[in-house]
Amino acid sequence: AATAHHAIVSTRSTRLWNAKNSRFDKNVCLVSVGSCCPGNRKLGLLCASGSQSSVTEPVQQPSNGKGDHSPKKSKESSLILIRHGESMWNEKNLFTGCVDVPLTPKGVQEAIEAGSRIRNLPIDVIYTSSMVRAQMTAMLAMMQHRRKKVPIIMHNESEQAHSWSKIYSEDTKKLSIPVITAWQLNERMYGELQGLNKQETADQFGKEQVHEWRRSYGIPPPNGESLEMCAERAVSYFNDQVVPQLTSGKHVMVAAHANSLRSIIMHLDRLTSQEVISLELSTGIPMLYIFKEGKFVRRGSPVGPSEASVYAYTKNLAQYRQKLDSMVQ
Ligand SMILES: O=C(O)[C@@H](CO)OP(=O)(O)O
Repeated sequence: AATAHHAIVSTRSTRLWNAKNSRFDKNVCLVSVGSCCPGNRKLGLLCASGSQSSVTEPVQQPSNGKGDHSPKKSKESSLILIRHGESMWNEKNLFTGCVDVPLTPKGVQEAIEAGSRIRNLPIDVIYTSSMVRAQMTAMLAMMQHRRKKVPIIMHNESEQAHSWSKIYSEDTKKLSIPVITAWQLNERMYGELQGLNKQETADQFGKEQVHEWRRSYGIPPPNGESLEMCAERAVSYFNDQVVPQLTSGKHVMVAAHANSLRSIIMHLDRLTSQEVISLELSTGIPMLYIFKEGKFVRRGSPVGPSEASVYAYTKNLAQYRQKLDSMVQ
C-alpha cells in the first residue's frame, strides 16, 4: 500500500514524494538531516512567540525574552503532521473549507494505514482541529499504536465541561494521551466556494482564477481566507501551543487539513510564497519532523510499521521502538 507516489510535500509540481523510499523523485532531492528542498537550504529555525499552554499539563517554556526558545538541555522531540483521510466532500470533489464533513470508508482506511506507519513512534499529546474529519483520523490512527494508550479529547470549553471530564486515577492518566482540539487548526475558510464542485467552479471562473484561489498565498477566495490569513491563526497557534510542548520534550502529533498544514509546513520549511503554491498534501500520509535545539528537521514519512525508511528514524526513535518491542509480547 505504501508504494504509491504521494504528492505530500512537493514544492515543485515536477517533484513527487515517494512514500516508499522517503525521497523526492525526479529532482533527486533526498530528505535528510539538515537539508531540504529546494537548494539544500537549512531547515528553518522556528521562533515561538507568546508561549502559554492551556493543556492538561502546562509546560515551562524556556525563553530568553528575545524570541529564542532553544531549550537549555539538548532534548529531542518528534512532531508528526497528518492531513485527515479522504472526506465525503473530497470524494465528491466539493470545496469543503470549514464545513464539518466526516470521512469516507476510504478515508477511514487511510487513517488506519497512517496509524500503522506511526505505531512505533512516541506520541505524548495530540492536537487536532475542531473538525470531525481530523478527529476521526487522529483517533483511528491511534487505534493502531503499539503503546495502546487511550486518546482522550480534552473538554475545556467551560468550567463544567472541564471538571465533569476529570480523571481521578493517576495510573489511568498515565495510560492516556490528551487530545486537544483547536479551531485555529481548522481548514482554511473557503468562503463562497464552500459546497461548490471544484471542476464546475473552474469551468465557470477559469482554471487560472480557481488555481489562484486554491493555491496562492495572498489571494482569498470570495469572502474566504487566503492561505496567509489561515497562517495567521494556524501558525500562531502552532507557535504558542505546540512548540512549547516540543521544547519541553513532549512528542506531538497534529491532525489537521490541507491548507492549515500547508501554512505550518511553509513556516517550518521556510518556503517562499512562490514555493508554497506547489506544495500539495495527500490525505492520510503522516510526515515526521524532529525538533532539536530549537530547529525543525524534516525526516520524511515513515514507510510502515516495520520499515521506517533510513531517513525517518533517529537513534532516539529507534530506541523507543526497541522499548516497545520489549514491552509488547
Ligand atoms: O476543499 C477544501 O477544503 C480543500 C481541501 O480539500 O480544498 P483544496 O483541494 O483546494 O485544498
